[in-house]
Amino acid sequence: MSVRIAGVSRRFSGQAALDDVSLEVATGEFAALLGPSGSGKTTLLRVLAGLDFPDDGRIEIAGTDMARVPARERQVGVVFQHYALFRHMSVAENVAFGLKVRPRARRPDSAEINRRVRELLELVQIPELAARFPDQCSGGQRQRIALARALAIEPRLLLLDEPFAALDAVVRKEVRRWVRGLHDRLGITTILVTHDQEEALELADRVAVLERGRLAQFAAPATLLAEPATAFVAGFIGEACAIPARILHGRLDSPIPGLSTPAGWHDGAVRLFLRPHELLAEAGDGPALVRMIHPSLGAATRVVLELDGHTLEATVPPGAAVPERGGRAAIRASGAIAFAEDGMRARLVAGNLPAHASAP
Ligand SMILES: Nc1ncnc2c1ncn2[C@@H]1O[C@H](COP(=O)(O)OP(=O)(O)OP(=O)(O)O)[C@@H](O)[C@H]1O
Repeated sequence: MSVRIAGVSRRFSGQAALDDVSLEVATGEFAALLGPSGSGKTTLLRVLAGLDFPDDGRIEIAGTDMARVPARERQVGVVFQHYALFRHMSVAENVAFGLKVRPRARRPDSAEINRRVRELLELVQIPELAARFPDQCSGGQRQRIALARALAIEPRLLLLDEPFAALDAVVRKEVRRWVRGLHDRLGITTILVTHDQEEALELADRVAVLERGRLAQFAAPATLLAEPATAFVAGFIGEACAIPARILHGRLDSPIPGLSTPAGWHDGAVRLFLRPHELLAEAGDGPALVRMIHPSLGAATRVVLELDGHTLEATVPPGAAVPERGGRAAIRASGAIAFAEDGMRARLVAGNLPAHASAP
């Protein structure tokens, strides 16, 4: 079932939590809403669920305007960060809840509800927990119970609000992969809210990046990484470090050597965004001070550098001399994304070849 968000704004005390947000999620798609704290992710999810209403704009689910459709009639399953399970109800009763509170005409009989609960607990692989209470279950198990409960109403749309946040790192990875697998099997359109970019990039078909209530970009993970639409996205996604530079007399003047000049750019300030693998460091008499060395199992070592007051993450390529902590390092860039003040963007490559420039 498709979701269309068209020009949606939501203000609290005159402040925009959502500012003219438009995006469409296709039937069966797994989308993520990603952004820093306060960027409007939860507000957008609540508006979709019918727990809040936009001041402007329109929400359509499966082509129907939701303006007058209350939450319980939207057929939307929601899982929140803290599961919101009923502590005084058994696991089976929790899962049955959404079916039991249906209006009489649409409520299945109790044998059918029991059958569905068993089926759902099988689906989320915890049939043995039916008689337990939530307090007797682990975090990962409670997460599965919350999902089973959300799925019980046969949602056409599944909304997940930081559902993995309360789990420890190892369980979180396992449960989120399992959720993606479940999505692929059931094919339910899913929207996940997260502030964890690794989670969003790993799980979602497309990621909507929100910045202070505005949609910065909605694209596939690979596109966000390769072609960030704005300097905010470039800095937010993919561990990039930002460093100021300029175009002077038609040439790139950068504290980090090795980069091409973007073709056709006017003189003026630019910002360079470099990912750790694009900044290469080596022990030597260079401009950077080595602040930290990450222990590494692979061939390349990661180091944290300080350059002109900026903190940068760099890679020591295999075979190069690893600098010492507190020592100096020589640096060069093998690639970067540049943004000019007028929004022009270019991917810079190593060397002095002119790079392809593009409008934002
Ligand atoms: N009920 C409310 N009353 C007043 N302000 C609100 C309300 N709900 C949200 N806000 C404000 O709207 C903005 C967006 O909040 P929202 O919870 O959507 O952000 P978020 O991206 O989900 O953040 P987080 O990652 O911290 O949960 C914030 O500035 C928040 O303070």
